Amino acid sequence: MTDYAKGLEGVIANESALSNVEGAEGRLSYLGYSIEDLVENCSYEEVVYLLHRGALPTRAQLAEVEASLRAERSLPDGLIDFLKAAPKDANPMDVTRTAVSMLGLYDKRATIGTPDLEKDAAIALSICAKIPIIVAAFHRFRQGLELPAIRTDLSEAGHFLYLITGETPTDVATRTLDVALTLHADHGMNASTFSARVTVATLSDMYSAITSAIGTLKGPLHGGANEGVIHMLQGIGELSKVDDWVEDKLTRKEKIMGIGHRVYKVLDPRAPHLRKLAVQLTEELGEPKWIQMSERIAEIMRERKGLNANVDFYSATVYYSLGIPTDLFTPIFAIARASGWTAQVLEQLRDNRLYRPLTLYTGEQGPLAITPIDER
Ligand SMILES: CC(=O)SCCNC(=O)CCNC(=O)[C@H](O)C(C)(C)COP(=O)(O)OP(=O)(O)OC[C@H]1O[C@@H](n2cnc3c(N)ncnc32)[C@H](O)[C@@H]1OP(=O)(O)O
Ligand SMILES: O=C([O-])CC(=O)C(=O)O
Repeated sequence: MTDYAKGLEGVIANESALSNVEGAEGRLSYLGYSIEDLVENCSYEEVVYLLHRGALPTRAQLAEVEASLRAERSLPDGLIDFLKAAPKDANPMDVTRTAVSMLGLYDKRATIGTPDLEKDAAIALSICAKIPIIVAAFHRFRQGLELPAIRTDLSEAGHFLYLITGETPTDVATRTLDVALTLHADHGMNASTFSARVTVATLSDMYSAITSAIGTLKGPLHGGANEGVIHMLQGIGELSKVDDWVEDKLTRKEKIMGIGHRVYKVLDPRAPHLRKLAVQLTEELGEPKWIQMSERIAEIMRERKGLNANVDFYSATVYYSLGIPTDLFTPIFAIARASGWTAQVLEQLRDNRLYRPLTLYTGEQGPLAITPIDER
């Protein structure tokens, strides 16, 4: 049998100057800036600018990008109607995917086959600003509540927390979510980014690309794992049950959510930042058991399988500690990754080529004779 890369493992499909995922070393940087330095020194809005424009903003440029994002905090009436009418028990990722697709219906700039980078950059920023509004609006409407009045004095992180709760968030909560958004912003040729690039490479449009990406992020092997982690911790219930639970999973050859990574062969460099936040927040909440259970699971998986925690492992506990409902965890990933997806789509359009890999055909060689339908 001809060799091939199942799941495209190890295959380089394009060039990118955006994020550098160094799997052997466990390092991640955006445009050459380490995520450590970025979370320490920059806001998520600065990271959005960095990914979209290729350099850190000056104060004036930051003010401009913040104003542009805040000016886009509205949704077309038809989309609001959809969000009100959507089934209350719908998965928020399904709603978000459908809503982003609908956004394209209302944007006359989104045309087929005519990339225009300035226009696409404006659409990119608008999508980043509108996804949080979509997620928050659906969350409010499904509870029979109205969306609180849009504010322009809050950051992206702060405004999202305000919209879902109706209350101005604390500085700690805002800063925590801001760090999480930065850590999730971009990550090389992950599955959802690849989807986005494949879609736009046909010269489809930005909304179609981001719709593809959201559908791809949803799966539990990718962004959906953060929700899987909290369900897992709640299902196990207490520290004393962790060892038996993990043993049982391994015996049945089932995956442990939040563990393992295609590229990182050591600890995912985003995990320690989220772990630190999770430790602080669970202590403040008086619920240290979640982090204690997580630590034990991570320890067993390292020892038994040589596998490490990924970004989804601790983000789940961070969001839980902020009081965010579990089914909004993956939409928050989408909110953050929208910056990377859109930047990668713009990069794809700057040097486009259709993606069209081959498949190793394993079917009948034929040609088979067609048996008349009544004789089959
Ligand atoms: C943001 C993100 O997308 S980060 C990833 C989020 N996803 C998860 O956390 C889900 C759990 N993890 C996984 O399913 C995988 O580790 C993935 C999907 C992330 C990477 O998958 P791949 O690179 O395709 O590795 P693959 O699934 O082939 O696993 C390789 C081996 O490690 C094992 N393995 C990998 N991850 C896990 C896990 N989480 N739990 C148990 N075993 C695991 C597999 O069973 C397999 O073992 P085997 O060789 O004995 O059969
Ligand atoms: O890179 C990957 O395969 C998955 C991942 O960690 C991410 O998208 O953040």
